Amino acid sequence: MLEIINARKTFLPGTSNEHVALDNVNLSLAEGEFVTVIGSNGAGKSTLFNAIGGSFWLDRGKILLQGDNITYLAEYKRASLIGRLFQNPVKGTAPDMTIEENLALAYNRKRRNGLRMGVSRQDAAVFRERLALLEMGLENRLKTKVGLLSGGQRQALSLLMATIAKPRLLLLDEHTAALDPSSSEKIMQITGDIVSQENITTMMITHNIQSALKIGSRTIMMDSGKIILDISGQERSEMTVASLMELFSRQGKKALDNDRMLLVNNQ
Ligand SMILES: Nc1ncnc2c1ncn2[C@@H]1O[C@H](COP(=O)(O)OP(=O)(O)OP(=O)(O)O)[C@@H](O)[C@H]1O
Repeated sequence: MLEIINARKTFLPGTSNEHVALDNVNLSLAEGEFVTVIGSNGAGKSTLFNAIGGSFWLDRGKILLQGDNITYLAEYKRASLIGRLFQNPVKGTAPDMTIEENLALAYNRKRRNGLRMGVSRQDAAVFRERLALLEMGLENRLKTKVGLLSGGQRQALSLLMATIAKPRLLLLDEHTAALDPSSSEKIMQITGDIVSQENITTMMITHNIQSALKIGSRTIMMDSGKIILDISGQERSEMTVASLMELFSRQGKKALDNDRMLLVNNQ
């Protein structure tokens, strides 16, 4: 359903700071697949997401989403096909609008009456039902301004907004990294629940190797703009953090130079 073919992206070409951030990347995802993405700092993980999300165009290569060639589709048009979450919970929500207004914006994105004002009773009932699944009491706070919510609550709401009008693809870019450990665990659990209930094809960047191997069905590892490891099935279920790190140093011919990743695994 997602096909990335020979994708290449060079930043600052022709300068002394020229950097190949995506180096002939090929990736094929099946419908409903949940892929975790790991790799050291500067490996090209966010660049891959930015390429899929349309923050820039590739120098070379193609991106197909459910058979549609989106390689040169404008970013705002891709936004209605691709749900995206970032590390900062503030990014996905409008603080001066209420919970129900935020959800209405996301819910109506795909409908013809896109920017209709106000929230119908019918929609509010849907929102209440979805919010209840988060088990954060937000279903009773539809009129609360989002700016008043905690980081974890806000990220849970962002997740709901990104998935409520079922996207073709969900991109999660370290979406729990800025949260405290218990909120992070909660958001990770909600992510797994929503993704499997709605069968949403998902890619998730994480620096936590343990959760990378636990959540989802496949793990890819990037290094220097390339995918250097792609594991699923039995190979993945038998993989430990230690063996993955060893594989990384063998594949990348260097030790894992990622402080955050090491920190997470020392916990
Ligand atoms: N807009 C840009 N202009 C110039 N260089 C960039 C730009 N975006 C990314 N890069 C460079 O491309 C490389 C890959 O960056 P990217 O953000 O994709 O890494 P990452 O794997 O997401 O790393 P991290 O885990 O640290 O977030 C880095 O060397 C980065 O400095």
